[in-house]
Amino acid sequence: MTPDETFDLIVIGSGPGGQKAADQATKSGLKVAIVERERAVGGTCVHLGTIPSKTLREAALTITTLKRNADVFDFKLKDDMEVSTLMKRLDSVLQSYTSFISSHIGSTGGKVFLGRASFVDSHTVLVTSVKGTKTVLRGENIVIASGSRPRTPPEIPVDHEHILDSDSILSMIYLPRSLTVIGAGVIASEYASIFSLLGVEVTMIDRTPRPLMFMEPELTAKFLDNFTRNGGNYIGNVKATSVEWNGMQVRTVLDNGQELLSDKMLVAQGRLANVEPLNLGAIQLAQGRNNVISVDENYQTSVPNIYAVGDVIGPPSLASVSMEQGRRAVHHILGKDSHHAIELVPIGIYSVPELSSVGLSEEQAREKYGDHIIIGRANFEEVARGQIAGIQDGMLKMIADPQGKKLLGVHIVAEGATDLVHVGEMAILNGNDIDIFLENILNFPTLGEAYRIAALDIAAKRSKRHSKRHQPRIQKLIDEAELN
Ligand SMILES: Cc1cc2nc3c(=O)[nH]c(=O)nc-3n(C[C@H](O)[C@H](O)[C@H](O)COP(=O)(O)OP(=O)(O)OC[C@H]3O[C@@H](n4cnc5c(N)ncnc54)[C@H](O)[C@@H]3O)c2cc1C
Ligand SMILES: NC(=O)c1ccc[n+]([C@@H]2O[C@H](COP(=O)([O-])OP(=O)(O)OC[C@H]3O[C@@H](n4cnc5c(N)ncnc54)[C@H](O)[C@@H]3O)[C@@H](O)[C@H]2O)c1
Repeated sequence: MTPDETFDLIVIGSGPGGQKAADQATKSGLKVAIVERERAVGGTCVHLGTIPSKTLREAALTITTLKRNADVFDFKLKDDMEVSTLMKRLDSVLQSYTSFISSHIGSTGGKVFLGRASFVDSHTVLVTSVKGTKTVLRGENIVIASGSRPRTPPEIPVDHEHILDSDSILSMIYLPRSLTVIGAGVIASEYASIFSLLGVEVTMIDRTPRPLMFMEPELTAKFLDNFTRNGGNYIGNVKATSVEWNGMQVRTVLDNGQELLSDKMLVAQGRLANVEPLNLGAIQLAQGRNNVISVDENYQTSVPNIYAVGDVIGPPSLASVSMEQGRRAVHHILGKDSHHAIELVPIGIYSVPELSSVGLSEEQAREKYGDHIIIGRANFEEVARGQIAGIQDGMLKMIADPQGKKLLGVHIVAEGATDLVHVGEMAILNGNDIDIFLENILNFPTLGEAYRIAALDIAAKRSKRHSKRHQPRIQKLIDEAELN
């Protein structure tokens, strides 16, 4: 096939992975084409995932603050609340985000082709627009960043009207009175807690005993307490045996015989890589479990001039990680060293309250360092800023090695956790001792003070364990904390 245009790099998909790959390449002087099958650039992150869900979350939190201060504001939520009213800010957020991305791509010299990409051979991509127009592009190198979509289990008849997935949940016109959420992973827990905060009667079910199984149990226990306090209900260790819209409600039968009736259902049982339309058979690209594209540490596929990044290569399936993978793939194409492997990936879950983790979990730390690791905790009731902000049940858990020195992991549950975790991330990356939080000044009042309190807890435990007094300044802090 004769190409219509030739590029140094073709990027398939304009989500976080594709954008950053294109950005890095144009900055380095490459001629870049970006192919996107939707009407606008941005990907799942902007249109169906991160940005919309966080916008609804922000609205839910604002409403909660107003409700809590109802005597001041004389506030009551409307009975037939339209979801679009709650999402009012979304249009403007999306518009400014999308136009920023488009103008950025344009200003850096990238050329956007709207249409579906499929491989003809390892250097040739056919782009088919919605109207059927075909354009043939040739690329020296190609980055696949085609993302993922919700997995629809065959036994659940997702109709996007009553039984919805994360792509369609925000197209509901009215807030339902009740919602069954199938799955208790990241998407499920975020939406379940947001909707229950908005007054929807939410039941979340999963085959696992607790939600968010990969997070610290202490964090998820606090998440569950909060969810239940807001009226949510969690049923663990179950599977749905049948789901149907009975004309009035969604009827779910569980394998323990329980029957659930709700106005709507959200199905969030994982995601699948977007690979089918790419015609990968034409280039014999190696694929792994669940069809994800297999790559090496440089994001290079089994075909040397083709790279893949983001959700299409499988977990952790995060916007944050996809962006970094996009940059690194292009670095490799350019023959630049990426300096070091991605060592640490923070996890931020925007449920209510937020959960965030970085580094080793308690279980992983015990496996690696034995049972004598030292754990420090700070409850946000002890933190002045936590009290001021009315943060209930917040906690920061810090894990140190058996000497009580090396910081191994930080786990936080509280509003603001997803930002706060970065302090711990930097300390771990720099190989800092936990004493760094004791020997330096932190702003007051801030939630960051929780680091100091947890570090103090570790310092006190290690001084007991080693029956040894610390250097005077730290010992004074420990003694003062114990007196309190
Ligand atoms: C509800 C929800 C909330 C989330 N919240 C967060 C969060 O808070 N933080 C976080 O880090 N991550 C979050 N994520 C995950 C995050 O959205 C993804 O990890 C990220 O979008 C993946 O980026 P990507 O570039 O790999 O793919 P995507 O963003 O999925 O973009 C892929 C793009 O490729 C296009 N495409 C696919 N096939 C073709 C083709 N053949 N031709 C042309 N174009 C094609 C698609 O239309 C799409 O625009 C969330 C996801 C969801 C669903
Ligand atoms: N804040 C964030 O970073 C964020 C937010 C949303 C999504 N994401 C990304 O999107 C990806 C997908 O999220 P997700 O929530 O769809 O997937 P997930 O893998 O996090 O959760 C899927 C859940 O479904 C459950 N499940 C699967 N089959 C089941 C069955 N038959 N019966 C009952 N339960 C069943 C699993 O036990 C699991 O708890 C995640 O990997 C995540 O990285 C990230």
